[in-house]
Amino acid sequence: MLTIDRVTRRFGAKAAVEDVSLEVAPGAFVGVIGRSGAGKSTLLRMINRLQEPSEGRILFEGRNVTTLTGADLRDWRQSCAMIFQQFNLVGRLDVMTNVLMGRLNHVGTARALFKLWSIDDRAIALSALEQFDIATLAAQRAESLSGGQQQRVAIARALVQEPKIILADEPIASLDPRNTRIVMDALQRINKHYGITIICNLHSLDIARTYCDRLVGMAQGRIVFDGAPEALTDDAARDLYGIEAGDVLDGHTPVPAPAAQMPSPAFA
Ligand SMILES: Nc1ncnc2c1ncn2[C@@H]1O[C@H](COP(=O)(O)OP(=O)(O)OP(=O)(O)O)[C@@H](O)[C@H]1O
Repeated sequence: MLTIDRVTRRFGAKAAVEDVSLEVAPGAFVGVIGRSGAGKSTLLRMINRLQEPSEGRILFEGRNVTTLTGADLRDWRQSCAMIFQQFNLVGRLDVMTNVLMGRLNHVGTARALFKLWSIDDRAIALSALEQFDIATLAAQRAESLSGGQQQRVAIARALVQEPKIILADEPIASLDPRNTRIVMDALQRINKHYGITIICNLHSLDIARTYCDRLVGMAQGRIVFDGAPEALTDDAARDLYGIEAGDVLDGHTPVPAPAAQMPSPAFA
């Protein structure tokens, strides 16, 4: 269980996140929604300590992760992998090496520096790439891939970390509708297949409703909705998105149903 306990983050006088409390059960797929500036990224970044809370605590399985330092903090960051809007791959390195970076904590920096990846690590990385249909790209430079392919590499890298939680910060914001679906399907598959908890910031309400089993709505740093997607009425969504409601509610393109197939059990 991940517990966010009365967490506030201020930047100067302004609270980006204010007195937020949240419990996330193992295996949940939570969509954090809300208009731009609502505090979604700050909330996610505090969970893996890319931002420090000004007040409050974050606990995972009863352990306070807000006070971790050194090796303990590295271990925590390994257990909660982060996926970013801009993929954060090393563009000039090949896809395989980018995915192997997710094994860093398992193999140690010295071995990684000299590219002394074990056969097992390589097999795990290749299996992750296979799951997302990009194994044939393993030898290509990451920067030569399309946005959707790069995000799948980033998801593969997150998966080989063997995390308990994946924090995805607007993972589809720079993708076209087809790649949006491919990337969300990939996240859904690892959630269902491995039981990895996913907390995903999403601007698109349609996508959030389609893929998440729980929605957390934020406005001005506070949680203003927390429930099943079906419980979020269009009126409540209008309140949540304010002047951006037209973008997410009117004239939207319906999202196709997620792909149902499960991945091959190659990665264990
Ligand atoms: N490092 C920072 N320094 C100063 N203000 C910040 C910083 N990071 C975030 N903020 C402010 O905190 C508020 C919440 O930002 P945050 O990025 O968390 O919102 P968001 O809901 O993720 O928005 P978006 O969808 O546009 O990324 C905004 O007003 C933002 O300007």
